[in-house]
Amino acid sequence: AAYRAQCPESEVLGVDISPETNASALERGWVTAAAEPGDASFEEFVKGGCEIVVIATPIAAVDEYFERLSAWDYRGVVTDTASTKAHILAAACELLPHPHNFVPGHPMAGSEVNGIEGARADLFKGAHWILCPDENTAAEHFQLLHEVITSIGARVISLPREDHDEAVAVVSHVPHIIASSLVELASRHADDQQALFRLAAGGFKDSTRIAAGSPKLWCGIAFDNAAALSRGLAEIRDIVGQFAQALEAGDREAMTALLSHAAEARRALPAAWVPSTEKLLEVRIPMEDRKGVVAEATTIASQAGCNIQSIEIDHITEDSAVLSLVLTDEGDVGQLSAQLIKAGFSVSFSPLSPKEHTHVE
Ligand SMILES: NC(=O)C1=CN([C@@H]2O[C@H](COP(=O)(O)OP(=O)(O)OC[C@H]3O[C@@H](n4cnc5c(N)ncnc54)[C@H](O)[C@@H]3O)[C@@H](O)[C@H]2O)C=CC1
Ligand SMILES: O=C(O)C(=O)Cc1ccc(O)cc1
Repeated sequence: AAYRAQCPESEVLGVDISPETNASALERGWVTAAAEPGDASFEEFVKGGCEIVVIATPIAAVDEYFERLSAWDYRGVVTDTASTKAHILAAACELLPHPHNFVPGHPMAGSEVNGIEGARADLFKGAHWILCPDENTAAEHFQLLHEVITSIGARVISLPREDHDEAVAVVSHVPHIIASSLVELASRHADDQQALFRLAAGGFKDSTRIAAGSPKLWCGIAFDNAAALSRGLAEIRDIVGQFAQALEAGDREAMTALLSHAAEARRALPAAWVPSTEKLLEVRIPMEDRKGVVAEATTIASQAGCNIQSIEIDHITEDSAVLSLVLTDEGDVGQLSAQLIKAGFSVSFSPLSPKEHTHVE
């Protein structure tokens, strides 16, 4: 939906096991054609110059699609939206004939509403979208995905694939279990549920919206990320224990310190990720004699909090190229520069005005 809204000329084939979902997507103009997995039109589309395959099914269905792509010797870019990466990475290595063409992805946006009814063309505006390139990821593949993701209003964050599951356990999977626990607590205390829940203020609603999500999906996510989720739950038990301890000990200072620490961290979260000026900065990084420049450089930029607006690859000669990253004015450019130099890159920075950066075909 988001991509078709931005690129109405694009051709998108939607593949779903549900004929109702396919019909609905077609009717809304969110796909230009639709197929069920066994339909011949799926194979024809993939073999007929399809540039990107996005696997956005429940994780249990992923292997089946890797097997199909393998049987069809698909050589384009493959990405996914799965909430966990351990299984999908193993499956990609085992099942795809060209596993380096798989660039794991994960939009950090979604809805508690299941199925196509939860889809919205503006869902990804202002959201972060994780990509996990590695040293085998072709710069051109990353560039293409970056272009598509930024075109729908999301911001790409590069994250080493081995760090993904631990990171999302902390910011997504533990919070989901806690949201469900909050609702469970309230439910247990409600003789007449409606009466108690009517008392719930905005705070309760803000922190529990995600608990309405699909139990099937979230049970899958929990078990796919069992080790990191268990560690996160042990840690949160400890944190809740500290609050309880402060209360039992009558220690107002400890309670205030715990609350202050969280309040400061929460207030520091920007409401929206908007650059404060229109100034752009171009970073040019030579790519010779080195694999994985795009993964390394974009990961360093993400760690420094920098936002890459666009990526270009300038082919200087047949075997030398320069990676050009255009950054908005966010993040710590000093840290970015220091880290790139520490990693052995010879980088050059130059300011750009937005006008200069207007893309010319
Ligand atoms: N719900 C959310 O907010 C987010 C979900 N994700 C991830 O995205 C993926 C999809 O999740 P949702 O869109 O929420 O699920 P969903 O349940 O809303 O949609 C999944 C769709 O896949 C279809 N489907 C199921 N099995 C299939 C198969 N074998 N072949 C083709 N289609 C099949 C279903 O009919 C349905 O239309 C999951 O891996 C999930 O972890 C990622 C970020 C956010
Ligand atoms: O609904 C929301 O706000 C979410 O946070 C949705 C979500 C669900 C699963 C993910 O892996 C990522 C995001």
